Amino acid sequence: MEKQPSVLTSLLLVKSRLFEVTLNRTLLTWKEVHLRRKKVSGNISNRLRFGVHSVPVSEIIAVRETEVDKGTKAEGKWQKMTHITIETHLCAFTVSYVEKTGQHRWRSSNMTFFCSDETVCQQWVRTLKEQLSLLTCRPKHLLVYINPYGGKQQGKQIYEHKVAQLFTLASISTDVIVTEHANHARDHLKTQADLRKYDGIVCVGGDGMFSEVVHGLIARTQSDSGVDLNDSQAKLAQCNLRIGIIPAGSTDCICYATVGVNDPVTSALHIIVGDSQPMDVCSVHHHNTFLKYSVSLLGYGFYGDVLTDSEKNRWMGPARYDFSGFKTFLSHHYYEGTISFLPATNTLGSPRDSSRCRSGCYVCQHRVKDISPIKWGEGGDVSENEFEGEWKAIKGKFLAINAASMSCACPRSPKGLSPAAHLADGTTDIILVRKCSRLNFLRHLLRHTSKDDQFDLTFVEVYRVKKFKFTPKHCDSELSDIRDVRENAFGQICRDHPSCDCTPVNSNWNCDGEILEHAAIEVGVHCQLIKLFARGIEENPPFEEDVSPSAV
Ligand SMILES: CCCCCCCCCCCCC/C=C/[C@@H](O)[C@H](COP(=O)(O)O)NC(=O)CCCCCCCCCCCCCCC
Ligand SMILES: Nc1ncnc2c1ncn2[C@@H]1O[C@H](COP(=O)(O)OP(=O)(O)O)[C@@H](O)[C@H]1O
Ligand SMILES: [Ca+2]
Repeated sequence: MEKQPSVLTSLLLVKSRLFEVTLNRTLLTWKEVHLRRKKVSGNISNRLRFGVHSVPVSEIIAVRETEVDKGTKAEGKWQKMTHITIETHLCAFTVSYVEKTGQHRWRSSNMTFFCSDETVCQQWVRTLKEQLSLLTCRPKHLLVYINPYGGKQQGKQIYEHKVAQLFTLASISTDVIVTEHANHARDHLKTQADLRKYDGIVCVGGDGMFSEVVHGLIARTQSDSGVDLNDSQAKLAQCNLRIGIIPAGSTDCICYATVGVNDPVTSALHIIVGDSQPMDVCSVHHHNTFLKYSVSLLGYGFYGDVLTDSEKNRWMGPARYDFSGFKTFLSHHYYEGTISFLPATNTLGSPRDSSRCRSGCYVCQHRVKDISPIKWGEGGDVSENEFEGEWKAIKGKFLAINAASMSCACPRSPKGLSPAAHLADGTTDIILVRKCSRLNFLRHLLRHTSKDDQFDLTFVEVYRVKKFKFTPKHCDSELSDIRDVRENAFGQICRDHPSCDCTPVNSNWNCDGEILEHAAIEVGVHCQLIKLFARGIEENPPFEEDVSPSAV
């Protein structure tokens, strides 16, 4: 690699040891220098170099001058090391930078450099600050929404104790809103927030809170651009403000799948360095009425039933999903319907690939062009569309129908529902789990937690698609008739009646952790509609290659 010309080079003390410190356009490097016993001080050719550390300028958080008490050990050490006997008044500056500590986790580290000359010290601080000011991708003003009731109800504490001081250190100003009710953040973004003031939005909470922010931001962007949300064929306007997620929820799958870990400090640092990760968004319509957007999982059957049941047990916190997961597994309901979809043809990836969507993903960068205007396949079976390709339809009895627009990796399943799905390729993976025995379904579930392929089972199919629609066997009008009969017979709806063994005919869609009110839906993927303060999962974090904190 070509060596970059240095902007600054000085001999400075770090922890009472002498270092040659160099700054070029991209890297800050400090190399330990051991002086030979009898030598001419300051002569570079007489030095032996040992440990070398480097930090990309893009991962420096802040730089500041540091007070040094007169007559410190460092001063004496400086004189001893350099054999400079003139009176020295050490001054110092501290660089805060990102340290990668393994498993995708980032921490803020400080390094203090001592100089014998005040002008040198000031020159370093000034030059580093100038370099940082050139990084225009970094946010300066953020709008922060905190859900105080998400996950283990720690959102406020997590923000105050782990994140706020990092934003202050990085000179980021914030307007913080602690939400007072569900949809507070969504509605504030939709109609009230003065978005021109901000370089990004931060949500502190889980996937549900992120979903609120996504809905508010997309709605606002479309209303500013005059796009009708109810028009399922409309091309949506891209949202320019990036969204940061400080994980404080129950599943945290969006954070986990875009950063590699659900850790508040790591996420705060990705926001500070101004990372950007585009993401696909699915729009969900019922006939020509807009219902919701989804960025992670649209799940009917198993995951819909888990969510419906878990809402009653919110007090359990994240454990509610395991409890309801167990109950739903035992209930073993299947649902009938037809899923029609438009397979993704011009894409580079497939859901059975062994490669994964990682930072700088080639598949996402060479994605199929956007799909608008969306045209829905007519009828239940196969129909032709000369521009888009051929719609396929599959009718059957399903334990689960899942559409994963990204891997949906989370701490419960580190490889996710669709391990080879991509964050920003304009497609979603439909996973069909047909009616099978409890034991087989358990085998499929267990494979989410092991290395075994969860799709390599006769009752599981997976398709990468650009759009799809689902038609339940029993439509809504039919259901209201059934409901009337049951209400008359039992005085309440059957599915809420524990002693009644009638099984519900339809499930609910779990849309990123929200229950949809319709079973019949049409879904289209909008390629790279939003952007996150993230960079995708890094393939080989430097720590795992043993060169961090950038020890070269
Ligand atoms: C037997 C072990 C099976 C482990 C299977 C784990 C698969 C987990 C895949 C999770 C995909 C998550 C997709 C993300 C969804 C979130 O948007 C959404 C909202 O999140 P939020 O509350 O943070 O706002 N989260 C969810 O809908 C939660 C889904 C979690 C489902 C967990 C299911 C656990 C199943 C346990 C079955 C136990 C069977 C035991 C039989 C003896
Ligand atoms: N102040 C509030 N009071 C009650 N609910 C809220 C509040 N703020 C946000 N919510 C809602 O709480 C739900 C769950 O939030 P989330 O942060 O995703 O936590 P979890 O991961 O535990 O589900 C979201 O649907 C969101 O709309
Ligand atoms: Ca995708």
